[in-house]
Amino acid sequence: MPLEDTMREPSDRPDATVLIVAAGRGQRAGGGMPKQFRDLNGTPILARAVRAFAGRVARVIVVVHPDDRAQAAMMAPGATLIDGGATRGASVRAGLAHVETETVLIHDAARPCVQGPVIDAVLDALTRCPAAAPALPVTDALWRGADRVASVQDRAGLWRAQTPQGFRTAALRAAHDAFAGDAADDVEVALAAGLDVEIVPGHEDNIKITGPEDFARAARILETRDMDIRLGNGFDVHRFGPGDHVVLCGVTVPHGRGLQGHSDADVGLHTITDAIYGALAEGDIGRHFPPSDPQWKGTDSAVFLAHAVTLARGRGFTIGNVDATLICEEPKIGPHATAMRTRVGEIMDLAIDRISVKATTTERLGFAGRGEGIACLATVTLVKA
Ligand SMILES: Nc1ccn([C@@H]2O[C@H](COP(=O)(O)OP(=O)(O)OP(=O)(O)O)[C@@H](O)[C@H]2O)c(=O)n1
Ligand SMILES: C[C@](O)(CO)[C@H](O)COP(=O)(O)O
Repeated sequence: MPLEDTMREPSDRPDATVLIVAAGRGQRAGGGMPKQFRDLNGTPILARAVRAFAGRVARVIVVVHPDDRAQAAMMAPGATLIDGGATRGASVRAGLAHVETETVLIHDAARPCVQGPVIDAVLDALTRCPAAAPALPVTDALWRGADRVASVQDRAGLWRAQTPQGFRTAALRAAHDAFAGDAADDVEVALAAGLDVEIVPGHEDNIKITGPEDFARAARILETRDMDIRLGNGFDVHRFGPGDHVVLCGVTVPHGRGLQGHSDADVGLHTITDAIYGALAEGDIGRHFPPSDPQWKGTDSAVFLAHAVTLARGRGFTIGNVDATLICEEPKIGPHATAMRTRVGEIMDLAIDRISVKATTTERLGFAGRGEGIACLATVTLVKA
């Protein structure tokens, strides 16, 4: 192989189209609808297969049964839909007629757990070979027989084939034109035409959903992959002014001075609210409740926190925990900390053992140390499983 071929960057890859074959009936899987339209941990199988190629190919073509066009269009927005045929091979040929790029990947919609490294390995191999496909070596012993073992089969050199299988488009088209009969996959068609097919590493997670038991296997594979854990931090300061109390973390604390602000100036709740917005990449409290808007004057800051919590839960997150640190010399927070955790828990509908409210002084240094105001720091975790 010429050295320059081994040094090609991803940007050297020729434009590729992925042809996702989704016109099967899924008879072995059962379940009352073609398997590619069933839900897997909240996302349809076809949608997962399509998304795996985002950013890696120039165009997506989905080959569907004519009865399934409407469902497929919802699950594959932006893809070109083509009517398939009675066999997988016929569906591939129908799709191939619409491919305009130099290379094409053929992928089973029924393989929703495929990931970038397998796709990239196929695309990279196509820069040096007319065809490439992912596979895993057979590691179990192999036998022949029915209900009794008749003989053993040497496993050396045997592979378990996966998709996406990649080809130079013109070569695959010619191979299909010349092929008579029904092939299990496109590598079989390519081999019959004498094409050189490179084997690249497949992945154990890249299973094909074939029988009913495969849905649970795929769900387990995706469970940890889909987990979304977010951290958000918040920081806020309010200065002291005239008054006889402060409101901190939803609790009124008698004090010789009050905190100034457009709302009730609850620096604790503002900070926790900002931490949630931060974890959601939703800006800060001022974006959702502008201080210039008179309707928020004097508002109980519980309104702001409840808004952030609703936003987070609406996006499917649960709140893992809250850790807030109030920074001031006075008032003393310790005697009120439990009441503050209880109130924050009420507003957030969260167990008190997930809420920490603590305090520190700054050893009389800085604005907090001089008693000019109160600051707060907070961290929250959001979890979507
Ligand atoms: N006429 C067909 C048959 C199959 N496929 C697609 O080829 C892939 C692999 O095929 P398979 O797992 O055999 O799917 P089905 O044909 O749907 O399954 P069954 O044989 O159990 O009916 C699937 O994504 C399937 O939708 C296709 O596009 N057109
Ligand atoms: C193409 C394929 O996914 C390679 O493993 C497979 O051959 C297609 O499915 P089938 O179950 O063999 O019909």
